[in-house]
Amino acid sequence: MAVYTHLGAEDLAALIAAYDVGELVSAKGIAEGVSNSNWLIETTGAEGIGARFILTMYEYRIDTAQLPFYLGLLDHLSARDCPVPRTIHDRTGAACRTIGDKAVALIEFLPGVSVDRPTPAQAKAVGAALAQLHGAVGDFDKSLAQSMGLAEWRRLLEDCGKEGLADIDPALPDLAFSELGYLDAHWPEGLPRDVVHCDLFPDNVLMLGDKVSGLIDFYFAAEDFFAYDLAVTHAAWCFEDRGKRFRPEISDALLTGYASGRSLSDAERAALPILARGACMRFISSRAYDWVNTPADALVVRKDPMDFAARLDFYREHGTALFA
Ligand SMILES: Nc1ncnc2c1ncn2[C@@H]1O[C@H](COP(=O)(O)OP(=O)(O)O)[C@@H](O)[C@H]1O
Ligand SMILES: N[C@@H](CCOP(=O)(O)O)C(=O)O
Repeated sequence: MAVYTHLGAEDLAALIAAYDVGELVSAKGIAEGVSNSNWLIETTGAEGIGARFILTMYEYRIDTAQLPFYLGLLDHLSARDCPVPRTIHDRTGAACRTIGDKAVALIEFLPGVSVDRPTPAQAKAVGAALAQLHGAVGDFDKSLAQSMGLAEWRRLLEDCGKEGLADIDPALPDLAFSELGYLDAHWPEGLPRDVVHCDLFPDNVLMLGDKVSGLIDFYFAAEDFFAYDLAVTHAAWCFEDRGKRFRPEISDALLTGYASGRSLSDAERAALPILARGACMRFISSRAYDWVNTPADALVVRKDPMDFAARLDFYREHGTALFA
């Protein structure tokens, strides 16, 4: 569920009137998503801009001071033919507005659905789309430091406390802190980097058949290694049964798709095993933090950190051979 705020018809009509998109016809809350409230907006339409839009209200976790970065990144990538929705600007040229004390943005609607169990052809297309993104960010004129790196993973886990982690799973405290120690000591340096997505899970990719029609939810985008972004995508796409079963055919297809658009250097390839372990820790730490800090009866469904502990086990055992 992700409509945290009620918006009245008058608020919506007044908002839409600030844009050159026609008149408001309908607004439906979108159930998917976690961080923001989203509505599918229909209007009478306008030349060159269509009649369907996503209205996002930024609720929490997103630093609205960074909206020019996130929304500018959408515009930059879509102008370079990446399957990324552009931001609709209002009549004054502004990319976002406010309703009450909350920031909102109107985003181009892209068709497609998120797949639950990707096929190799779909994974290959996602790998190629990721490489396309990596090739298109070079001349983006804004940057944002990575705030979800190793230091933040440690902070989130320490905030949970060993007892909080043990309540999730008795093995979690030792596993998490020993892995953090390993990553601190071995994290690579000097790999090619730029602004990358950092959260390209299946629910953030819209597909029409085997074709990627939309890459969405750039709100964790930040400057980091290209190979780390590939590792996040690998960890998110190549497993089933809650991380317990690796899907080699999806891994092969994802890596082949990526290689069709961007070649990995030897150093990047050698770093993939540790970057994949880091990707697992990134989602173990944020999910554990949310698990400990979200009431069990909250509207948002908590995501299980142990799904990524299972993936971490896999990468520890097979990562070196897998990416060789
Ligand atoms: N540009 C878009 N085009 C079509 N659907 C979208 C678009 N942006 C978001 N959505 C829909 O809204 C849902 C939630 O959006 P998302 O940005 O992932 O929210 P959250 O950040 O809260 O996870 C997506 O799963 C998708 O169904
Ligand atoms: N993909 C992350 C959660 C981030 O939420 P999102 O809905 O904004 O993608 C996870 O699975 O833990």
